[in-house]
Amino acid sequence: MSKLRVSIIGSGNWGSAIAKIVGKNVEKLSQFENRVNMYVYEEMVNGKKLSEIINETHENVKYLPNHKLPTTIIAVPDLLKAVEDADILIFVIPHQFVKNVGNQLAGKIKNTAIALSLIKGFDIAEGGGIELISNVITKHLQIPCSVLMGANLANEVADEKFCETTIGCHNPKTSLILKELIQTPNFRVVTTEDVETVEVCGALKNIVACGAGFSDGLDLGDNTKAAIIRLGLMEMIKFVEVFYDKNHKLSTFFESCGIADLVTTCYGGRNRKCSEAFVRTGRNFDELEKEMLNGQRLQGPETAAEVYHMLKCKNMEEKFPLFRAIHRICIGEIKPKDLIDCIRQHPEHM
Ligand SMILES: NC(=O)c1ccc[n+]([C@@H]2O[C@H](COP(=O)([O-])OP(=O)(O)OC[C@H]3O[C@@H](n4cnc5c(N)ncnc54)[C@H](O)[C@@H]3O)[C@@H](O)[C@H]2O)c1
Ligand SMILES: O=P(O)(O)OC[C@H](O)CO
Repeated sequence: MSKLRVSIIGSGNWGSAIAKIVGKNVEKLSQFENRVNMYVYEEMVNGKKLSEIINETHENVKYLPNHKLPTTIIAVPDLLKAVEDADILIFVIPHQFVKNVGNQLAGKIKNTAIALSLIKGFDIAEGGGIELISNVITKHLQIPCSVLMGANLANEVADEKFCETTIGCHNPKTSLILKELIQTPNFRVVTTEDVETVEVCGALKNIVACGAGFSDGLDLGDNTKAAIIRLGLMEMIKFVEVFYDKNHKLSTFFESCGIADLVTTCYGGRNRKCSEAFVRTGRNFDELEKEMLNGQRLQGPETAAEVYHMLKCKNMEEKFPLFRAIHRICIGEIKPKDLIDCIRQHPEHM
């Protein structure tokens, strides 16, 4: 049987951390080719192309400094070359860029290939509303797309600290291949067929992380932050119940993609950090993202806006007061200090 060729599309903080894992696993596992192309959105770093730096030093000095990538990982700045003959495509770019990448790849991928999305966020659907990123990938590439979401701060994963993750996949055979490719002794994979719930959790938790950051910026303490996390979880569950798979499993929210990701993101994530700074400095998210993240991207405020507009169109905003308040704070419509008044009469308390 011929070996499976893996390509990684994306080389940011998470893209590089997952490349470290995948690059090491393909060295050991005979079913995969011993070379993994990693698409790098080209940029100059200290006067040199980032892709060249990665290939010479085996380090992504901008997005994952101080970690050596295995020599099986090859940085490729040409998207189409990066995915040539790929059997497994791992998508790990910020959600803002998915449609553009999908358009470039349409018609260029083997019809037997499979995709795995590590992207946390939604896309805007034609005619308004939101669309799952996995659907966008499937629509453009005409191949099935599984998802991987979990409590996975990239720097900690790259440090090989123990954590878990969740793969959502409809096909048990594919699930096994993906698990083999991704799992390590310190990165433990649980698989489930409840795919939509896994993906929606990954997107919505970024909104809640903004709420946690606002709470930190207001010095509201641990109890309030815990209440925001809990109400966030309840709104996530309701969101899936109302808009997605009626056969979803409540137990999926207790996997790494659910409660665990909420906890880690509300304590250690970039959305939390920038949202705290938003309150303390009074500056807007665009400025804070540029200043604090060195090219990394925030998902929370944009996802909050997309979800809010969808809820408003469906006349459902009152059922999701936390999501609504977070969006309104992000765009400056209400003050951060109004957050608590917005959730005091939460449907969960009625
Ligand atoms: N960083 C984490 O800890 C983490 C963990 C789990 C999941 N995620 C998710 O992974 C996804 C990717 O995040 P990340 O942390 O790897 O990225 P990042 O925020 O670290 O980096 C931004 C990336 O976007 C690239 N980029 C900039 N402009 C682009 C364009 N026009 N087209 C394509 N790419 C462009 C940059 O080169 C860079 O690689 C996100 O959905 C994020 O939510 C991140
Ligand atoms: O840094 P954040 O807020 O984008 O969160 C990172 C990961 O999604 C945590 O699992």
